[in-house]
Amino acid sequence: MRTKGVRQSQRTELDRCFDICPKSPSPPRNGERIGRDERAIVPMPVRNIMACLQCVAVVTVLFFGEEGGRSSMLSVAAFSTRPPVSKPLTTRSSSQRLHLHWEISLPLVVYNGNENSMNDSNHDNLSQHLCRAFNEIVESTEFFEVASTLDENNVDTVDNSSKKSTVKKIQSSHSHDGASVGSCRIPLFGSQVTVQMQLNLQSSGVESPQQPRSPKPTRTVTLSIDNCSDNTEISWICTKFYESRASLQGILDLSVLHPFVVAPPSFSMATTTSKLDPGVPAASAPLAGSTRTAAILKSSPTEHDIDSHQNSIMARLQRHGYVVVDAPELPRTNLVQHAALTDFLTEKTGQGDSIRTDTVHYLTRTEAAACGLTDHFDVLTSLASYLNENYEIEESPYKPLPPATEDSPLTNPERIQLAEYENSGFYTAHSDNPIVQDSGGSGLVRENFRRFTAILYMNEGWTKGDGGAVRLYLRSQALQYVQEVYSESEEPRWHVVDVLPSNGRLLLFDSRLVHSVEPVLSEQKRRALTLWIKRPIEGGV
Ligand SMILES: O=C(O)CCC(=O)C(=O)O
Ligand SMILES: [Fe+2]
Repeated sequence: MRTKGVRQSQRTELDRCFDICPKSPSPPRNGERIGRDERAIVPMPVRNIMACLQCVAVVTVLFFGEEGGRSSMLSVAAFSTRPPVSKPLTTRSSSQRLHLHWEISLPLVVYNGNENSMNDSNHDNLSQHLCRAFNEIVESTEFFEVASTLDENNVDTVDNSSKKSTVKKIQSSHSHDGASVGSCRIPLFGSQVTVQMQLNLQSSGVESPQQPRSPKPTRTVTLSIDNCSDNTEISWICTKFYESRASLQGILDLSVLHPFVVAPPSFSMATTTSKLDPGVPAASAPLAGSTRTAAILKSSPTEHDIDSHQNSIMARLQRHGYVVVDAPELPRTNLVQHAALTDFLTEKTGQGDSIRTDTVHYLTRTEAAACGLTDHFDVLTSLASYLNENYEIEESPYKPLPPATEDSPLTNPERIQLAEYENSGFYTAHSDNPIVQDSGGSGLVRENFRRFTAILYMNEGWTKGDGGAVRLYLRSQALQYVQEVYSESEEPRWHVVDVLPSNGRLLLFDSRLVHSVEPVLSEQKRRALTLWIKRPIEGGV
């Protein structure tokens, strides 16, 4: 059976960027070190978000086996403006993963015209300030996770995804006289992705009769990101730091991160709102993508970025089994809409308060429209057609399921679930499409036809302290007894990611993935709209 809309050997925009390039003909600017193996990086066109890597940041691309054990450095990849000068890297098996090292120097805010005049005790102060600010950023950014204790120059990362704990040492390029002031992990992009901030003391070069050594060493701060697999992940992390720059105010100037920050999408709503999908009936999910949803998922300022953004969203969904989309164009819910919904929330689910405590209602499009939520409904129901066209089957650690085939494209049910959790509310770990005994008792089957779960959250100003995160247990698709995720063992077996139910956030995940709603700590009610995208055509929710 041929898979519909599935491009078998598409070469991604990212692949095109990472063409192997031999040593640059011209030396690196200002004699700066570029990459760990000192080979050069050729800049991309300015329109590319990573264009200014050549100025301040360094990138090294390493290829590791998925296990990380056979870590052989095969090449340094280049962002190239020129036609590839040697064979491009077009194929990457799923057992290979790009491990990017990226670092940038962050300028210290200068006082009295000369930050060097600070004495040694100020240096300790600075280190403490940086430490505190870094922790504040990690604490306030839900996707950042405190790394295990650091020694001065190494970051220990513990991989929870397997029983065996692995410790990876990341050698800092300033290890001789730098001290880490903070480190965190970004489980969103994989258990090995780390960010480190380091305060370095550097003497001002070699002493010579013409240039006597300055009595005071220069302080520099570097931010380094390790083990990302593409430049959009790096940009995303930079964006999160940039958004938290208030924590570093007066200490570091984060404006140097600005060129790497993911710009808000700039497509024109005028050209897209008029083409809104009129809702997708279950029996006829169109194979042509919805213009609006496609625009949201692809949104980015330039053609190049549209491609890589799209790839990264679909690639993340494939690679991790889930993706979070925080596009400003996604509809948020206001108080008037919330008030209109309240009347609908009368039903319990019948699953019992020990499993879930939410109140639900399954909204039709007409009901959604009556509450001013047509946009919400249409964004969710447009996803099926986008996935039909853009989700690609790729080898993955768990058995892949085609999302759509010619015979059975992804479809939508007629209704979407509105769910409300009050303070203390929760939903224990479950799969939306669990493995069950088939009716004849002769084997194991999936309970239903849910393929992807799409959730649009509706909660303004929600923070970590409000609880109620949806907890995703990564790579749990094949788990038969979902409660096993709670079983205690010395090493946590599952790598988990918590996603906050923030207003306007879209979460899309493989319905087989085990997940839970963690207890709500807020007095504010936690609401969400959930759609189960199905394969094949199926009635009901
Ligand atoms: O609201 C959420 O974040 C998840 C809800 C859920 O898992 C469900 O209703 O099946
Ligand atoms: Fe669920």
